[in-house]
Amino acid sequence: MWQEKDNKLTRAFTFADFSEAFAFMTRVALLAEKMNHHPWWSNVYNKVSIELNTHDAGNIVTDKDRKLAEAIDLLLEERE
Ligand SMILES: C[C@H](O)[C@H](O)[C@H]1CNC2=NC(N)=NC(=O)C2=N1
Repeated sequence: MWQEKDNKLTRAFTFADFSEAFAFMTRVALLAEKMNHHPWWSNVYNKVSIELNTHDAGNIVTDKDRKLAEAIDLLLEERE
């Protein structure tokens, strides 16, 4: 689940393998473009960590972050 800490909304994801992780990142990338809101993230093999905040608002968590987090969760639900 998402955690809000230090002005960031964060969540870590674990997938079966790198292909699954990267497929997820591709879908998030398209979503981020559509929403014009972009994650900080890192990936190694099957793990993806995402941190969201809004630099335009002074690096705090805003509605844009909450909306993107929600949309990312929906992406995952669609796949299950
Ligand atoms: C100009 C453009 O709308 C801004 O730079 C957007 C793009 N994506 C963004 N993404 C994030 N995470 N924070 C922002 O403040 C932000 N600003």
